[in-house]
Amino acid sequence: MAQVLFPLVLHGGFRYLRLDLLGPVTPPTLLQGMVNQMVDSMTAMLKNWENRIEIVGGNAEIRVDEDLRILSADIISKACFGSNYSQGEKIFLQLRALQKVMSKGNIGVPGSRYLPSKNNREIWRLEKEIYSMILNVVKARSEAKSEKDLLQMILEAAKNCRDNGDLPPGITPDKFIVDNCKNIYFAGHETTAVSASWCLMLLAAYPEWQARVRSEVLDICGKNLPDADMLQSMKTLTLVIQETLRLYPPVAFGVRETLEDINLKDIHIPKGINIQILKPILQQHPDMWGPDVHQFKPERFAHGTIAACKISQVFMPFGVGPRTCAGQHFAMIELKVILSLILSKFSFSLSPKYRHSPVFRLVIEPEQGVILHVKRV
Ligand code: HEM
Repeated sequence: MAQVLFPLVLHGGFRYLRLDLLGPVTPPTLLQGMVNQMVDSMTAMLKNWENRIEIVGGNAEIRVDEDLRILSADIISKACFGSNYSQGEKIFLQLRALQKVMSKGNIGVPGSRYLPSKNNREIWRLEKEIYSMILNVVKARSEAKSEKDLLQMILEAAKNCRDNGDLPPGITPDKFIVDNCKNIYFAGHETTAVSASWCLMLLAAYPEWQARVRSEVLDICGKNLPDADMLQSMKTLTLVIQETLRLYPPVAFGVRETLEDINLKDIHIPKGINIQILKPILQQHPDMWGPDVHQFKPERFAHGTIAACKISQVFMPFGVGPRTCAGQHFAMIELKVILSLILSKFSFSLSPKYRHSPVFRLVIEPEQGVILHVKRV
């Protein structure tokens, strides 16, 4: 499999330059600032759950996936736009509308996206509006003191690329900025929300793991809110997230285009073909993971991915190669903040109304939601 993956590169010309969002070299103050913002975003949802539990005096029935989607949009808007967050939220609302119109679109019919159909006209209108909304925030930003948020990182990258002549032909710094903002929203919103939903579903189904992770969180945080160092030490929680991403990889396909003719065993693949790598098959293949492949066993990751499966590249929730997910550190931190805060305050089980219904849309999501019975610990 390693030989198969490496000659291929990412298809998708719109992602011309890479910008890592929170990584091992992120300054600790920026990282801590983001963690504080994420914790802050959680307040409204946690309060709402507490109120609902109080009203029923015990177990509240909560459809958690909907709340997590709202939460994740809030987190990504704040992280991206900082104090321009309220304009950011409006931009993301328009991006969501754009995503909806685009998903109705003309997939597979060459050239049809240029026809002035009703759908295309709506797409063009939204794109124009989003473009100028983002640039208005950027303009306001350049007149104010610079902040450390993702937008600032994008602005600095755009400036460096322009100064070093690294922007591809025809790409202006403005377009670079707008496209990166769009990328962050599309790539980082549903993916994290749906991962948190599947994690909660699995922890509800496996109460012994729920108890283990809760006890880890309480040992590490005590009565304090989680900070960046504490999140780093939550090893059991990391195993649970990895196992969830193995069983329910939000991004189901890895797509690569062949740059030259290649032979995969006896299959000849000409240059310029898109290859879709189906992650649920690779991540649940008994030859790779063993006969317990379909079971939820976070301990399989206890000694790292290399020990968990025969060829470690088959575990690819965040992709593989030079264009892996630029937000994977951000996503792991966000998931840990969300799950550690929920676990420290609530215990939960699956509601009898829960219907297991994974469905492939843009991400692998629970079609009929994740409905839990939630009570205070
Ligand atoms: C659990 C959550 C997430 C999952 C499973 C996920 C998964 C992925 C995958 C599979 C790719 C394509 C990689 C490839 O083709 O090899 C990707 C790309 C990307 N992701 Fe994520 N992602 C997540 C969260 C996020 C977040 C929170 C952000 C932003 C804050 C983000 C930003 C990006 C960007 C910018 C790219 C494009 C990278 C490039 O082309 O160089 N992702 N993600």
